[in-house]
Amino acid sequence: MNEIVLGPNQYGKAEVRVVRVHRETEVHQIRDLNVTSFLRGDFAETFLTGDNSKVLATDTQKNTVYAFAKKYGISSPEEFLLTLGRHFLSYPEVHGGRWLAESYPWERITVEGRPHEHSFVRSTQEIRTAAVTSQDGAEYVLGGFKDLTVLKSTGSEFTGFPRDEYTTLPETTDRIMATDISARWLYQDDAAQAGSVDFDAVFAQVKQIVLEQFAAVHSLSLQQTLYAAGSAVLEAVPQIEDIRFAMPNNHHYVVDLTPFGLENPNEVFEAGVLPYGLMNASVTRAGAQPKPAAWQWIPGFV
Ligand SMILES: O=c1[nH]c(=O)c2[nH]c(=O)[nH]c2[nH]1
Repeated sequence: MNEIVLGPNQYGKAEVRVVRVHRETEVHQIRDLNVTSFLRGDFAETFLTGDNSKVLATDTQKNTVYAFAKKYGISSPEEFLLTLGRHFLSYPEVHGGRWLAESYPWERITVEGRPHEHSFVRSTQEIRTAAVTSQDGAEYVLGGFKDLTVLKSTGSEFTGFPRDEYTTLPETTDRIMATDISARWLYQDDAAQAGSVDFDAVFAQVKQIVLEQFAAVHSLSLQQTLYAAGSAVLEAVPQIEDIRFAMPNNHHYVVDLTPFGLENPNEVFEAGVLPYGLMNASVTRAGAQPKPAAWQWIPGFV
C-alpha cells in the first residue's frame, strides 16, 4: 500500500458580499462585489493534525475584505483583489493564494431625464468577474464576465459535418444562434503589475468587441464565432495575452406546424433547455508561455 499524503490544498472564505459606497461628493458611486479569498502555503498541519497555529481564520479573511473596502476603497475588482492578495502574502506562512470577485453592475436611475445622485437600478444580466492568483512568486490577473446572453435570428448556419448511423441533425443555412458568453482573459504580467492597466476600460472594450463579433460574423459554427471574438480581442488589446471562453449553444428548434396546415419558415421556435452544446477554447498569442497556475480550479474554463 502506498503512503497516504495530503495533496494540493487551499482554504478561505467564499462569497463575501461587500457593497462600498463612495460618498466623497453628493454624487455617490457604488461597487457591489462578491469576494472569495483562498490562502495556500504552510497549512498542512491543520489538515494532518488539527494544529491551527498557522491558520489565518477564514473569519479574519472576511473581516479583511470589509476593512480594506473602507481603507482603500474599491476602484476596480482587479485592483481590490491585488491589494488584498499582496496583504495576505506578507504573512510568512502564506506562500500563495487565489482571490476572486464577481462584480454586479448598477446604473443610475433617470429622474426627469437626469441621472439620480444616489439611486440605482441593477443593470445588465452579465456579471463581471476578476481573479488574482499568486503562486511560486508570480502573480496572475484575470479579467472576465459571465452569462452575457446573446441571440441572432439569422446569419448563422451549420453544415458540412460528417454523418454516421446516429446522425439525425439536418444541415441548416439559416438558424437562430444563441449563447450565454463567459470569458476570462489573462493580462500580460508586466501590464498588470506595473499598474498601467485601466481594468474598467479594458472590461468595457472586451465586452463591446465580443458583442460586435457575435453580431457581425456570419457564423458557420459557434466555434468559429468564439475564435473570431477571441482573436479580435487580442488584436485590439495588447495588454491581454490569452482569452478563454465557455459558450453553450442555446438551441432553438423550428416547430413543425404542418399538422396545423401552417408553414414555418424560421418564424416559430421552441427554445431548447437541456441538453446543450458547449464550446470551450482558449485564444492565445503564439509563443506565449503557458501559465496553468492562472487558470487551475477556475470552474468552467479549460
Ligand atoms: O455551431 C455548432 N457547432 C457544433 O459543433 C454543433 N453540433 C450540433 O449538433 N450543432 C452545432 N452547432
